[in-house]
This record gives sequence, structure tokens and C-alpha cells, in this order.
Amino acid sequence: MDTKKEEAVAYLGPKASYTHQAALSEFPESKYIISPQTTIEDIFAAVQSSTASHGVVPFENSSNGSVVFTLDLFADLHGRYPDISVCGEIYLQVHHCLLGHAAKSQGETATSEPAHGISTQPGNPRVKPLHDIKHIKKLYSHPQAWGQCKLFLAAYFKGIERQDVSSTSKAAELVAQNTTGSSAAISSRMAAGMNNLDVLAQGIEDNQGNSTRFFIIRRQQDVVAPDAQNASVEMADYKTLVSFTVEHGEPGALADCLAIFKKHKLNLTSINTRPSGETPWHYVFFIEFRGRKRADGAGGAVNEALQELEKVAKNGRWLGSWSNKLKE
Ligand SMILES: O=C(O)C(=O)C[C@]1(C(=O)O)C=C[C@@H](O)C=C1
Repeated sequence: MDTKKEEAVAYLGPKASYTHQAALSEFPESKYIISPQTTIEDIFAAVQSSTASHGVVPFENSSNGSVVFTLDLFADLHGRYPDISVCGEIYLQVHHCLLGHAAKSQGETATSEPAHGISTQPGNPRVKPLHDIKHIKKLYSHPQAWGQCKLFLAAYFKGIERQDVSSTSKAAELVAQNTTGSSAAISSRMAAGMNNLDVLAQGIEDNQGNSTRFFIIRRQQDVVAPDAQNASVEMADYKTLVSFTVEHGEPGALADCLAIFKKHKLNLTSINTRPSGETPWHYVFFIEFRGRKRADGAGGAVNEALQELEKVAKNGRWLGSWSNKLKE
């Protein structure tokens, strides 16, 4: 059996982050070297420099919206990542836990019984802590996680200090190292096991269906364009991401760009903006839509739209086309 691992896949480490779990779902450890990075920018850099063949980055969360760190790297204001493109997507259910050290004198259900299922009261957290949490004086997590657990945090940790860290698994690691036992992390169940931490509460996300979409990135030159398919199959089975800026002083400049997608019957699936970095209050637009770019010269609605977009938008960039994984 050939067990030689040649390709490295960069993800937001340390182990047990949600990005790690997403990476493992697509890239088995038996075939790939799964390589932890400290920041999302490190993942872009590893792929750009070909240290890693692929990277896995969080892109958006169903309840908390876009991951702005990732969008800013795609906007690439300093021209560091010109070859990065999206070649796939992964949807992962995200169920957060509160991890820490259970207070020694307290029993399993010291403060309250866990509330199973969805609370009947709108605006209330869905669950209660499994253990006493009065000794917790500081919380650690990734900034995206706070926004996904607002109700639980408002009910049980009002006024408690929060420390942003680079990932939820890093948060668990830091809490495990704190011997006072007075800190806790919002992190995954996998991180509890890996760091020997107690699960003080589970399922603390506001929405039971909480999920995050990750992009798989690679260098554009490594992406092989598949053969052209039936147009309706392409529309249903693929998605494409582009970015551009517009002439800000010109009324209707953005509308002219969007009209091109309408003309070619390309259904938009997401729109994002980030500061362009060139001038204050100017923006870069990210448009995602159904369909895929074919090889140059192969025609098709997406290729035609991209050609027309070049004429009306500024700094246009095709950021990739990939197989749609959203089950609707
Ligand atoms: O911190 C992690 O565990 C990550 O993988 C990052 C990240 C994100 O940036 O969205 C991934 C999934 C969750 O939405 C929370 C955090």
C-alpha cells in the first residue's frame, strides 16, 4: 500500500479547531500532511509559497456572518496573495462547548440541570451550564465564537472579561495551561478531550443549526479547468467568486456591474464588501454566484459575464469556481 504523503494541507491550528475538523472531513490524514498554522494569513502564505498544496479557511457562519479576516486576505490590498483561488467548500455543523476546570467541591449538576432542546422562551439561551461556573472570571475564544453564543454569554457571563485569541482550540490550550482554574474557553468537544478539560456547558450556540462554511484554497495555476458541461448542470452544481471595485463618484457604477449578472441569468448567492484600503470609504465588492468559469475561450455565461465585467468594474479578479456543496 502506498502511504507516502506528499501534499500538505494548511489549516488554522492548533488541533481541534473547527477548521481542523473541516480539513479532516475532506483531507484524510492517511493521505495528506495536515499542517497547523497560527493565523488565517499564515494559511494564505503557505499556499501562495507552495509550502502547502491546499489551505482550509473559514469564510462565513450561518448566524454570525462573514469572516472578515478571510475576506481581507482575498481583497489582498498589498498584492501578497495574487495566485490564491477557491477550489472547494466545506459546510460544518458548529456546536460550541464551554470548557474549563469544574470546581472541585461541586457535583455534576451543581448550579442547574441541563435544559434539553430549544428553550420555549425566545431570547433565552437554549441550554444551562452542566457545572457550577461561579469561579470563572475570564473567557477565551475566537472572535467569531462570541457572536454565535450571544444568548448564553448574556445570561451567564455578563460583565466577565473576554480575551480574543487566534482560534477556539488555542483558547482551550490557554485555559488548560491556567492552573488557577478561573478561566474558560468557548471551544469544541474535541478540544476538551485533547486538552483534558471539563465540559462546563454544551450546545451553547444560539441557533441549533449553527454551521460554518469553509473554503478550500489553492494556487490558481494548480487548478485544472474541468471540461465544459451542460449549462444548466453548471448553474446548479457550481459556484464562483469574484471581487472588484467601482468608480465611486459615478452614480450607478455598482448597478451596472450587477446588471451583467442579471443579463446572463447568473443567480447571486452572496455579496460582501470590505474597505478597499486605497481611499477611506471606498470598498471592494465580493460577488458569489451560481455557475462556473470554463477554460479561456470556451464560452458560456460565466466567461461572457466576466469579460463584460472587466469593461465596467475596476481591479476585477476571478477568485475561483468550485462544486456547490449546499444541500437545499
Ligand atoms: O477558531 C476556530 O476553531 C476556527 O476554526 C475559526 C472559526 C471561524 O473563524 O469562523 C471557525 C468556525 C467557528 O465559526 C468559529 C471559529
